[in-house]
Amino acid sequence: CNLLACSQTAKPANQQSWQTQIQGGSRQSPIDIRSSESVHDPQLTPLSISYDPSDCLQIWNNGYSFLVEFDDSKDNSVVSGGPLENHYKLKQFHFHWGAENNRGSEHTINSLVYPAELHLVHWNAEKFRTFDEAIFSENGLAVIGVFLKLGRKHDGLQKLVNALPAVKYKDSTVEFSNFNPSCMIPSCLDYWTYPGSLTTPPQTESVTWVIMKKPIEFGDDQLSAFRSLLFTPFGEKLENMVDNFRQQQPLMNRVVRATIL
Ligand SMILES: Cc1cc(C)[n+](CCc2c[nH]cn2)c(C)c1
Ligand SMILES: [Zn+2]
Repeated sequence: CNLLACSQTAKPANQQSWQTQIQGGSRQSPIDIRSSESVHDPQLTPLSISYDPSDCLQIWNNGYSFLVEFDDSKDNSVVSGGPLENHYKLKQFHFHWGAENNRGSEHTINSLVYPAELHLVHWNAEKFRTFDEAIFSENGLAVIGVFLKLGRKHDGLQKLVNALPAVKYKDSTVEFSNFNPSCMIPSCLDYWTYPGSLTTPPQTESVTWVIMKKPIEFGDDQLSAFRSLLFTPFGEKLENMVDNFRQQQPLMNRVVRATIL
C-alpha cells in the first residue's frame, strides 16, 4: 500500500497525574514505533476483520474516554489472522485525543504524533469465558489501533459525533445502534504488531497490539466534539475530556513486527 501518507509532527505527550510505571512491567504500552527497527515478518497473514452493526449497543462516558460497547454474546463481530492464534470478539472501541492538534495519539511513528488514536478492544473468546478473565490473561486481548489525522470530515464517524452531546458527563450512557466500526478501518491493511498492555489501569500485560500503518482522516469539527466531552459528572466543576493518553513506555526486550502487503 504505497499510498502517500502525510501527518503532523510534534513533541511526544506530556505526563499525566496518575502516570505510573507499573511495578516490574516489561511490556507496557504505548510505545514509539521506530520503523527502521521493526522486523518485516512474511509469515504475518492479513487481518480478518468482520463486524456486525447490529451488535452495537451503547455509548458510555467512563470519565476517561467514551466507549462504544458491543454485544459479545455471539460470534458476529470478530478479528482473527495476522499475529492472532485465535479469533477475538469485539467488546468496545474508544479514542484518545489531545487538547491541541500537536498531541493526542498514544502510539507514535518515529516520534510522529497524531491528534487522535482509535482503539478497538477485542478478547480471546476461544481461550477465555469472559472479557474480565481475558484482561488478566496472556493472549487475552487484541487491540487494533488506528491513527486519526485532520483533513476531510469522516462521514461514517458523524453518526457517532452526533450522539456525543448525550454523553457529555462522566457516567452518562446513551443507546447507540447500527454502527459498523469497519468504516474506521483504513483501506490499506498494513500494520505493525507487538506484545503490550492496556494503557490505563489495570495496565495488564495481556494485549497483542495491531497498529494500522495508514491513518484515517476526520474533520476539525469532529475533533472539537470529542474535546467538548467532560471528565467530570453533572454538577461538578467542568473539566474538558482532553489529553487522555498515557506517556510512552520503554520498548525493553521487544520486537515490533511489520507487514508489507
Ligand atoms: C477493565 C478495563 C479497563 C479499561 C480502562 N480498559 C481500557 C484500557 C485501555 C484503553 N486504551 C488502551 N487500553 C480495558 C480494555 C479494560
Ligand atoms: Zn485506548
